[in-house]
Amino acid sequence: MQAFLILEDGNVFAGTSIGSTRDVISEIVFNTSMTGYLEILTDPSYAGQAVVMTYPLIGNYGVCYEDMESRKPWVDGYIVREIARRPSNFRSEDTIEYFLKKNDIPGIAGIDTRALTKILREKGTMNGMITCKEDVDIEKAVKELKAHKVTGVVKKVTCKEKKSYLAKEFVPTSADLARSGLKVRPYKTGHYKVALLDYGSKDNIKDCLLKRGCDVTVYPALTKAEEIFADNPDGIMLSNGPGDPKECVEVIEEIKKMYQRDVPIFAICLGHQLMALACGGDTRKLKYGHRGANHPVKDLKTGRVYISSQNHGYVVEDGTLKKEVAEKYFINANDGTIEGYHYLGKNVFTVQFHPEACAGPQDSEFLFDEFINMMEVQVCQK
Ligand SMILES: NC(=O)CC[C@H](N)C(=O)O
Repeated sequence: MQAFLILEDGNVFAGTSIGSTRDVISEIVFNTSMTGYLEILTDPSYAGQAVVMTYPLIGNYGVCYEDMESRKPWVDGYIVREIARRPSNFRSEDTIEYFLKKNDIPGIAGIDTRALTKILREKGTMNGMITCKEDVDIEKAVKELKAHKVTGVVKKVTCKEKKSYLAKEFVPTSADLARSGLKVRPYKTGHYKVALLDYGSKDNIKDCLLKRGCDVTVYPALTKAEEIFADNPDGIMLSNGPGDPKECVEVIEEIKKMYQRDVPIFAICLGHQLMALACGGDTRKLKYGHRGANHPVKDLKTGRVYISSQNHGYVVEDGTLKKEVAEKYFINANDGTIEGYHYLGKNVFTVQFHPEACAGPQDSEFLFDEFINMMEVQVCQK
């Protein structure tokens, strides 16, 4: 069946429908990862967005369910050049096309994703509609697209109840073993208790802590700081998540209270942006975001560059956090934007990129060890 992608600027791409045939309006973003399509589809940070994959062939190693980064796919839509009809991989359980259909996600294949990405790079991220209808009134659709706004996505993706996971019960999947193998740290199991705030957390954040011997309790995004402190955690993790950070007003208020206490905090992506907002900083939207698995980030203390996995449309605006509050930890080596902060006089550090990878390189997974060292020092000082 034919499908169309109509962009806010009036451009129309014709292709073939994959997945659900229902209409969808969404923000259109592109991801340059060459692999890891299932991790991308199931990353809750994509809620409210339809993803264009720039790599031309998607689905060639099938769907390996243990690679999912959350319980279901969250993208609004999926846009590819070519979808592999017959995957080849001993771990594969389904095709991507079947996975999209089963989860009611509309998609479009067979379009020139290079031309589409060029438009998004030149004009910036914009809204689009995926539809199978041939008789759509383009002018009317463009008006609707211009008015569309992504809202309320953190509330949509966060867990409904708190849930605890014990390090001693952690069973690595074959993917975990392939990823980390012998690198799993020999920490005493259950040594530290970490509170993980789920703003749309990828599973590998929890797993990176569990496999390092931390017990992890995952809390819904709107949990009050007092409730978390009542459980007496040794450290707090603020997760990644979808949408505009400035929309998370109630969450920011709770983070302010967490920051006041002496508990070590490590924050990733949305968590990093929310911590900056809680401490008086500001965020802004990037023209077309950073989404891919090879973004270079530079550690400003050592000068060392790590290749990181990224997925964000917003950044903390340089110079908005006071010098006495936070010091830049990482910057993006491509465009110089902020990629991390150390908060001065606090056991708090945050990163804009994804040290948990999945998909992408594990260069920066050591940051979880840095967080554990912080908890170790804090516990020894008590
Ligand atoms: N992966 C994330 O946490 C993304 C953070 C935020 N929603 C952004 O797009 O910038």
